Formats: sequence, structure tokens, C-alpha cells
Amino acid sequence: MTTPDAAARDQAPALDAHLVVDRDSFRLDAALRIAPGEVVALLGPNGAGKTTALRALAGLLPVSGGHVTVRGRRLDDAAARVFVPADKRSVGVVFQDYLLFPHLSALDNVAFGPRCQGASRAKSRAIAAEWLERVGLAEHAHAKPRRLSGGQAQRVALARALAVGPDLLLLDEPLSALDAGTRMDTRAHLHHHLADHPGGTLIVTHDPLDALILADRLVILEAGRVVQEGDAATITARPRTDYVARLVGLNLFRGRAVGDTVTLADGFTLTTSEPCDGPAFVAFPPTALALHPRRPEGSPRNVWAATVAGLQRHGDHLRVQLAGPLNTTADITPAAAAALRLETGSEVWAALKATETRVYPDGGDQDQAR
Ligand SMILES: Nc1ncnc2c1ncn2[C@@H]1O[C@H](COP(=O)(O)OP(=O)(O)OP(=O)(O)O)[C@@H](O)[C@H]1O
Repeated sequence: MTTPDAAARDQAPALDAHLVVDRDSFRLDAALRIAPGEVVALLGPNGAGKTTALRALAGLLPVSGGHVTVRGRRLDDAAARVFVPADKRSVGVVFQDYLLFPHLSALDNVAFGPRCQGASRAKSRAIAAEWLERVGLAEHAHAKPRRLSGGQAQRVALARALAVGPDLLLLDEPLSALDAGTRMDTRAHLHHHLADHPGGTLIVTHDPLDALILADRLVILEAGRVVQEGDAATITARPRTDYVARLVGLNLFRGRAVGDTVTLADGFTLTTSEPCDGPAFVAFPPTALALHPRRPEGSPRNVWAATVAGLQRHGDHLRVQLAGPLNTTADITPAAAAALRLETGSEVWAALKATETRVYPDGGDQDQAR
């Protein structure tokens, strides 16, 4: 029979945290909530505070304010001076470089957690063997970490973190140490295991692809603050900062809309196809910009002179950085680049059809996806 306490724990979020951490002049001040079974990706530029957040949740860094509650259990509470040490938390961590014990076999690495939780040696090894089987490494149970490939070591680290049945699983850049081929396989493997994990999962990553494939929800951190959160579709449709726009591959500008005209901060105007009024964002993909050697005649409503500030290959097209009244990114075919004789410093005309733009109100935080 379920006790009232157990029932309350079952209903509690996997994570309910407000993290305030001071590190010299840097302050992390972020609220994070994860439902049981939910996978959340924490994304942000270098120095945004992602690792700081992960270390605080793991109990490796004390919070200076706020709280951390995992499945109803208070692990940190700065005001009440509560701090549960890392090894007493129901939190599993997969570190970026896995941190497997080099002198222990894969089996003993995985058995370590259950053993620390008080399981007998035989029971711990049985649990570990089961987990290695699940991650497809049964035949490598007796190998030492140095004999494992990067992908295999990652699976052992995942098995080790999951073997203790954590209420919260933390993954720090889980695929960044792998080469591209292994990364794809390991990502698919990880996806499968995260979908089965009944606790909450937080993945810290730089890589939007990992986030989009692995996570149910994205939380974007910049300079220690959550700037946007929501599912991938909402964030892609309505990025709220330059970083988020670049992440989803969009050009993004902020301005003031009156009908179908948006005036940007420096006075430049863009014509859009949907009317809007008041503070607004205008976004368009790099493929929406057409480049011409001379001022184009005809229909495009938005035309401006720009200078090529950089060129790089991006998949099967060229990504062109353009400076001018708008700093933008354009994607064009190599044939178009050759016809235009594009190189850094070239002068071109950029054209953008009003129908290729997306406009949406800049309502501060109140219309943020939740
Ligand atoms: N040991 C430390 N002492 C003082 N400040 C630190 C320490 N480690 C990190 N910081 C500062 O904390 C801030 C956040 O760093 P953090 O490593 O959490 O960011 P991040 O988002 O994980 O970045 P990255 O993606 O580069 O790993 C940075 O400004 C960094 O300089």
C-alpha cells in the first residue's frame, strides 16, 4: 500500500530549484523545474553558468541563496542552512569526461553506486551487470576504462549514474568528447535510455542538435539568468535574444512596429507582411536574403547595401556574414557566390521579401513559453 508520504513524493516535481550561486563577480540566479520523466536541456553561450548550475544541483558547489528540492526532498536551503552532501543526494551525474575510476573494471565502476547505497557486494555486482547489459556492454564488464572506446566509456558512465535509481540525472555535455560518427550512435542510444528514465533529466549542452533530439524542453541561460524556456517549436518560432536566434539559425532584430513597418533602434525600417503594433521582434532565416551585384528592380520591399564581412561553408551552401545598416547572415549557393564573385569586403545589395519575415510582439517576459 502507498503511504501518504510516498504518494506526495510521487506527485512532487523531480526538481524544483532556485539557484543563486556567487563566483567572484559572476552570479547565477536561475529557477529550474523538471517533471518526473521530463528531459530538459540547459543551453547557453560560454560562461553563461551552465556548469555552475549543474555542480550546484549535484552538491559539488554550495548555493548562496535559494533552494534545491529533488522529489520533495530539500537538498539545499541557503536560509535554513540545509546542505545535503553530494554522496547523500539521489542525483546521478555523467561528467563531460566521464570520470570513470581507472583502476576499476566497467562492472565495478557501475557497482560502486549501489555498494555506497548499502547493497551487498554480490547484489551491487548483479545490479551493475544488469545495467551493462541494458547499455549493450555486457561483454565488456571486466574491461578497465582505458580499454574502452569513447562511446563505450560514455555508456558505462551512463549506467553508473542510472544504477543508483536517481530521482534526478545530470549530464554535462554528454556527447562532446566523441567524434562525429560515434556521436550520432551514442545520441540515439542516450535518447532511448533517457526516454525510459522515470526521474527528471537535465542535460547541459552547447549543441542545439543534442538539445533538440534529446530534450522535451529547452532552458536558455545567458549571463547567469534564464532568458527563455519552452519547447523547441516555441523557441524556434519566437527567439528572444541574439544567442537564441543564432542557435536556431535566424536573423533577429528588435524594434517598434506600426502596422506592417518595424523601425529598428538605429532608424532602419523593415516592411513585414503581418501587421503588429508596439515593441516587436522581426526574424528571418538566412535563406530569405537574396544578394545582388546592383540594386534590384521590382518587388522586394526591403533592399539595402551591405558589405561581405565573412564567408564560410555551411553544409552544401555558403554562409555569408553581411555588415551594413543590418548585420545579417545570408545562405547562398556556391554557384550564386561565384556569379557574384563574393569575397570578404565585396559590396552587394541585399533584398528581403516582406513575406519571408516573421514579426511578433516583444512583450517582455510575460509571453515567455512556460
Ligand atoms: N572556480 C571558479 N571561481 C570563480 N569563478 C568561476 C569559477 N569557475 C567558473 N567561474 C565563473 O563562473 C561563470 C560561469 O561559468 P560556467 O563554467 O558555469 O559557465 P558555462 O555556461 O558552463 O560555460 P562553458 O560553456 O564555457 O563551460 C564564468 O564567468 C566563470 O568565469
